[in-house]
Amino acid sequence: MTRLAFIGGGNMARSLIGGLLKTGVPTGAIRVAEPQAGAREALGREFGVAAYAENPLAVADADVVVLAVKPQVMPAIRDGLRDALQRQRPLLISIAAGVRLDQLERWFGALPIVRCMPNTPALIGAGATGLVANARVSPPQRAQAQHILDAVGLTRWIDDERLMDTVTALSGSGPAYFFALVEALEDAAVAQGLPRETARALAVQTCLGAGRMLSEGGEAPGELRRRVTSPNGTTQAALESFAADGLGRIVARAVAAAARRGEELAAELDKTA
Ligand SMILES: NC(=O)C1=CN([C@@H]2O[C@H](COP(=O)(O)OP(=O)(O)OC[C@H]3O[C@@H](n4cnc5c(N)ncnc54)[C@H](O)[C@@H]3O)[C@@H](O)[C@H]2O)C=CC1
Ligand SMILES: O=C(O)[C@@H]1CCC=N1
Repeated sequence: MTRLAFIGGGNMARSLIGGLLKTGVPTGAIRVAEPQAGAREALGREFGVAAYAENPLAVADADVVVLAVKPQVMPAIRDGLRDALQRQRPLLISIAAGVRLDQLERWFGALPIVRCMPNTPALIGAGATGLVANARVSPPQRAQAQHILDAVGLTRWIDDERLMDTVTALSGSGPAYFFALVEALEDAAVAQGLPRETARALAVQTCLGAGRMLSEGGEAPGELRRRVTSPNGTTQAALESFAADGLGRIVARAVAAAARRGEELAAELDKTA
């Protein structure tokens, strides 16, 4: 049994823990370090996992340690964790946006480290994760990291670490883009007079249906789009409006802003290191 420790028991740790438990990982295999008493209590109540106030207590005996704190919290945890990690020498997995492998090595010492970027749909087993490993990660540890993230969705190894900020901007933040689009669709339909409950139900089911066609049908997004778009019909009118407003440019700028923010997060941490 692989023993897992999570440092930080917030949104993402909960998504990963929930997904892992659904795949049959026993509750006894997971420990979480979380400073907030209310959050610790909720972790025990909802997932049945052991939660500790002190980070080193969660790390004792762990084969894999997942750093699931905000990037800005890294400076606060590194001194307290370094010795415990060096004693235990687990596989270290970081999910923090922006934080680079060389920074993690500098803070926590020479360890096998996988930097990855999952997303919140991991909670329902529909996550998407990009991973990159440092040179100390052995082939079995690489498989171990992939196994953990495979348990909560799709995984892809990324060869060039610089592209992890792109992965973050695409699939890490991506669920929020689709949620925002559903919110906007719902509001637009309500503005035209549809009851909100009906608007939300139709928008959500449309998102689900489109997502399932994309993932299950094997057809390219462009082909699926063309099949909805009758010549001179309603969809064409909407897509022409999107194009006139520069949808492609709007999305490209947003993804660039997210990737840039990832780089900035790392640079801000370099200043505090
Ligand atoms: N939310 C998302 O969709 C995604 C987030 N991430 C990354 O995951 C990481 C965590 O993000 P969230 O779960 O959204 O944040 P969160 O704020 O929900 O969770 C972080 C947890 O860390 C705890 N914490 C604070 N100080 C601590 C300390 N000194 N020691 C141990 N735990 C401490 C907090 O109490 C909190 O429960 C971030 O680095 C983020 O970049 C990655 C992929 C997706
Ligand atoms: O917004 C963030 O910084 C994190 C990383 C990806 C999703 N949430």
